Amino acid sequence: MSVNAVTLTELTKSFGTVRAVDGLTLDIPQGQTLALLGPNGAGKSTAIGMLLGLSAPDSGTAEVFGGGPQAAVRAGRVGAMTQEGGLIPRVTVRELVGFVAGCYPAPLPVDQVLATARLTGLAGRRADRLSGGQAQRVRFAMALVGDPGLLVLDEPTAALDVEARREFWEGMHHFAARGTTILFSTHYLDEADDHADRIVMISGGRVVADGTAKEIKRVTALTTVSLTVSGETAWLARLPGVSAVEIRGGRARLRSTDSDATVTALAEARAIRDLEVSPADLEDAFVALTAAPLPPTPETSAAR
Ligand SMILES: Nc1ncnc2c1ncn2[C@@H]1O[C@H](COP(=O)(O)OP(=O)(O)OP(=O)(O)O)[C@@H](O)[C@H]1O
Repeated sequence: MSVNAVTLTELTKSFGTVRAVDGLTLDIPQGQTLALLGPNGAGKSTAIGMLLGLSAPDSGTAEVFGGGPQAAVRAGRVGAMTQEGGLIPRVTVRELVGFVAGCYPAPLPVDQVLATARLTGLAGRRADRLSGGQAQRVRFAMALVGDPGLLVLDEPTAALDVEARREFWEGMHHFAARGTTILFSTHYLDEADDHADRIVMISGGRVVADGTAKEIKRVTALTTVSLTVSGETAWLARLPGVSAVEIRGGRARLRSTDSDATVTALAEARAIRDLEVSPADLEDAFVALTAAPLPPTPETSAAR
């Protein structure tokens, strides 16, 4: 069996009193595309910094291809796109990518990389005069030109509009077809769902769920029951099976772990209007896995 691309074991790091990463254990086999999904401050960038050897853990270990991260980076086996870093001024896109290629022992042909990153038409443009989405594709090209075995992308589409995100992922898919291991972090649930083989959700520096999008939805076994409502709505949170309620524009969306019981109770209350029952999307699963429990209702707190 081949060695894992990444092995994180009980990785922990604090900043003052903030425990940014808290006992994170994760294996990524070679060839997998994994999305690290989590809200702001979940610890994604801190974990990525340790796996790239940019910062040291307080305890635990990070291994890349069975050795230290810095050795793997020095050997040109890791390509990374972090959240920081401008592009060098006064050089063209082709010169910049070519310069980075020269730093690696066995780089990919620059023209091939420009095509993969959808940059062929921009090759002669100054790298410091590009739009946000174009500049992000240049960073992507710089990360992959060394032909890394592991590509690490920290929120690659943050601040990009829908079209720029689409173009970015097009390039990513083209590259992923080579069988490279890819780890990307994102806040966007749809990106994780669309582009990863496996999703690891983290919150508070810990893994809260790990699986395919389908598995995660099955584990949380949630259904969304929505209906038109008017008047007082607090009672909806007390219906059987309901774990969360959202009211928007006269519609209530109830997340339910037992939609049969929820719908039966709604029928008994003669409250069914424009009822829709649908499987939960990944966003619902994520909220259920990471959110604090609902505050107790008067009935449940009286029963305690
Ligand atoms: N250099 C630092 N000094 C102090 N606190 C830090 C530092 N870096 C991160 N933190 C804190 O550690 C926690 C985790 O931050 P981190 O940037 O790893 O999260 P993240 O999941 O990448 O968030 P985002 O999605 O917002 O980028 C946060 O509470 C953050 O404020």
